[in-house]
Amino acid sequence: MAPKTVLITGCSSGIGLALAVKMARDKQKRFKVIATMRNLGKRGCLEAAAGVTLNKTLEIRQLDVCDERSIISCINSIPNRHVDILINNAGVGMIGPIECQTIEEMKGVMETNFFGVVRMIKEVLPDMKRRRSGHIVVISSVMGLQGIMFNDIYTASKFAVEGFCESLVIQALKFNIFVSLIEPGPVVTEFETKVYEDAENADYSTTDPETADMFTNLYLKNSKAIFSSLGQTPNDIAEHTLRVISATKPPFRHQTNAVYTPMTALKHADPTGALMTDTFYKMVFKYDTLMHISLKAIKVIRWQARKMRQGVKMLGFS
Ligand SMILES: NC(=O)C1=CN([C@@H]2O[C@H](COP(=O)(O)OP(=O)(O)OC[C@H]3O[C@@H](n4cnc5c(N)ncnc54)[C@H](OP(=O)(O)O)[C@@H]3O)[C@@H](O)[C@H]2O)C=CC1
Ligand SMILES: CC1=C(/C=C/C(C)=C/C=C/C(C)=C/C=O)C(C)(C)CCC1
Repeated sequence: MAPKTVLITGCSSGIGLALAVKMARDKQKRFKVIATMRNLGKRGCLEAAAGVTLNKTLEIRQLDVCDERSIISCINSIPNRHVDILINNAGVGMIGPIECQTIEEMKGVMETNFFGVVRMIKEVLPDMKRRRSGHIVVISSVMGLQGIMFNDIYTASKFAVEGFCESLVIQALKFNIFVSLIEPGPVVTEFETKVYEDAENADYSTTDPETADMFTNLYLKNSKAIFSSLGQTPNDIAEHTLRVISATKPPFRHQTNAVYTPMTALKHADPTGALMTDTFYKMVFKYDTLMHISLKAIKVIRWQARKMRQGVKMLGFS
């Protein structure tokens, strides 16, 4: 069978980079990967990770999801504009009190995370419909299902993506086009570094001292602990995504971190929202210390499990 053409956005780092390389290295050579990034000056890491697959099963092209012309020119450069699988991965984070964020900055997040996805899908959908085949994958987030404090705009952008795809999926199915949302919890990538860097440079004088203190001493502290104990790797997300792509009947939604599933189920268990708000309120303001102890315990258990797996590998049992 001819390899499927896969176009991935945002491949200069993190999940996009890991996914592009994993697919390009597929043992059965099922994919031809068009790994795109907005700034080709950042191609070094991807080139190094791609190794021998570079310019064989993996090609690097310029594409900015906020620039329609760059999208059109990239798609037009593909023979017959034939994209079998589109993976919308490019995205940016934003954390902090909304009083400290400008409307322009908020629009920037929506431009990339929501309209970026819309622009990409608008460009490939007519060709996929004509061919009556295709798969559109979106790297959404658990925050596409559940809001997390101080992530108001980022959460809104991922909710927008989820609503858009939930509406599109039925029409697309009639054309034999699958739509899949991948919903990771925290993943250790530059995403985390960038949001913390922005948080460090932000001006908190535009909010009240209580909110500023809540953000820095409650949210940031907990968020860092959560990333270091529950955070997945870009490779974990690439593996999950590959499983979704390889399925005969790909799921519409796929969460990558089972720890977050109960958290996203709270609102469905109680449509008034009381169960969800009470649980989060208590987790943040009442059981903060307990949560910290549990996170530390999880970190130790995961570290021990990793060591054991390494030991088993070294002894040649796997
Ligand atoms: N890390 C996490 O905890 C989680 C991340 N996600 C989602 O995963 C996706 C990938 O993020 P992740 O790998 O973690 O983060 P990274 O910051 O490592 O990667 C983000 C990628 O998106 C690119 N990008 C940003 N803006 C644009 C644009 N306008 N056009 C094209 N590319 C752009 C970045 O390029 P450049 O280098 O030029 O900035 C970079 O390649 C995002 O959609 C994010 O929302 C979901 C759940 C959790
Ligand atoms: C679960 C939880 C928290 C934080 C979760 C975080 C930080 C999740 C990050 C997810 C990411 C980064 C998704 C990206 O798309 C709080 C509010 C600290 C306390 C209450 C419970």
